[in-house]
This record gives sequence, C-alpha cells and structure tokens, in this order.
Amino acid sequence: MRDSIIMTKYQGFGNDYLVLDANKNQLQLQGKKIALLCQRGFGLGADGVLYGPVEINGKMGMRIFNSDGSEAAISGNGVCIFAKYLMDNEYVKEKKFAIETLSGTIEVECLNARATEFRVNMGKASFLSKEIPVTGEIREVIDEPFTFKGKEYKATCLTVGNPHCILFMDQVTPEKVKELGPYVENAEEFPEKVNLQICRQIDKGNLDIEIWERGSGYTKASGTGSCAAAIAAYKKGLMENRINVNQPGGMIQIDIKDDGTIFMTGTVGYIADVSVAESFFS
Ligand SMILES: N[C@H](CCC[C@H](N)C(=O)O)C(=O)O
Repeated sequence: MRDSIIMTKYQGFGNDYLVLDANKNQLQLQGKKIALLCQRGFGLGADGVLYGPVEINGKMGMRIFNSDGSEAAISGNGVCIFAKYLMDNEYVKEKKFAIETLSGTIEVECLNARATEFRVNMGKASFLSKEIPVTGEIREVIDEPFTFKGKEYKATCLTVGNPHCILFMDQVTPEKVKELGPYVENAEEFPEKVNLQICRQIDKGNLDIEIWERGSGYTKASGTGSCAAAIAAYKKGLMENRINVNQPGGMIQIDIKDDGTIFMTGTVGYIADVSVAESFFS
C-alpha cells in the first residue's frame, strides 16, 4: 500500500506493544504521534511502541514508549516482545543474547523452539529514595506512610530501572487501582512519576496484583511491575524466592537469586503485521 509503514503487534500477557523496525523505516518518532497511534479509538491501540533495533552505547538495543508518548527506560514485557521480534526477523540466531536499553544491558534467553517463552535477567532492585526517585531525605522506602487522595497507605517504593510504588492491600481490584493510579502516578513525591501496583499476598509463593502504569494507565500485565511487587514482598520477608505474580493478563513467574538478581519468565504472542498510515509519523 502506498505511503504506509509496517509495524508488528505482539502481546505479553495482554500487555500489547507495536514494534517499529528502525532498519525498515527511517523516520522520526514524535511523542504525540505515538500517543495517537496507541489510542484504541483514533489509532491502532496499544500499551506502547518499541523502536529498534537501534544502537545504544554501541550495542543493539531498543527504545520503549508508553501509550502517552513518554519514553520509558525498561519494560519487562517489552523486552520479551522485542526479543521475539529479533528472532522472528533473524536479527539474532542464538538462544541467549542481550538487548541494550536506557536502563542498561538486559540478558535474554529464549526457552522454546517457537520463540514464545523467554527468561529475562532484570537485574537488581534498589529501594533507595534517591535512585527511584522519591523526594525527602535519602532512605530505603519500605512500608512508609504516604497520603494518597486523603487516605494514608503504607508504600514500598523501588526501581528496577523504572520507578514503582507497591501498596499491599487485603483486596486488589481494577476499580481500586484505577481510582488511585492517576493520583499516585503524578504525586509530587515522585519527581519522575511512578508505576503503581496494588498487591495482595496469597501465600509465600503467590501474589495478586492490579497495575496502573506510568504513561499507559491500566494494563493487564507488567513485567517490571511483577518484578517490583515480588521483590518488595520478598524484601519484607513475606515470600520464598520463586514467586508467581497473578495479574489480569496471566501469571508471570519471578525468581529472586541469593544476590538479589531478579529473573522473569514471560510469554509472547504474535498478533499481526499492520500497515500504518504514514500520517501517524509525519
Ligand atoms: N510504563 C512503564 C514502562 C512499561 C512497563 C511495563 N509494560 C512492563 O512490562 O514492564 C514506565 O513508564 O516505567
């Protein structure tokens, strides 16, 4: 079709992304156009856009955009999706490889022949306020009182390359995270905004979460959100080191090593190649 751009749509546990291949399309990505493209009414609909392969720090990498057009340093489902894209398009032939992101080098291992299962080394978390960031004196933000929408909550905050706020509750519902999400995401305590997960512990190996993503809003799954909820519960001494994180889109398995390194196991589904009007990029 004349004047169109080919993008490839994938989903990880219902967290859906459009991949824009930088080698096949020489174009400028603009935040507002990405936002329009991601809209589920005026555009194609997606939780974000992955742009690559591009060179980051001299290595093969990808850039990650949320559905509001903002750029994120890391996305767990995004890494699994891009890993599949690289294999599907023969950019990589090995089962183990690395993808460079703005939050560093992410090691990926493909676990099956169909390239739909991936194990990702998401690195270590930091609970230090200045690294997340969270305003106030330098401290680890664990079970700290915050007031959101006039009510006090105990929050555990951390970064896994992107910032997360975890609120442990006796009950987690989409309604609750949609009520709190926009407020917490933009609270003044978080200078770079924040991803919110509300979290219920089922037992020492299972959590339930609902997600409000910075820059994308309510999503069915989040790789970094699953890592963040799991490591926060583990840090509080609630969990064993293999944690199943249940969320609306499915269950993401998190493994925490003795040195604190976090591994996530994700699945990816190919949805479609789509021919997109060039007007979304001009
Ligand atoms: N919205 C997040 C990035 C995507 C996170 C999520 N989709 C994942 O799978 O990790 C942020 O701005 O930090």
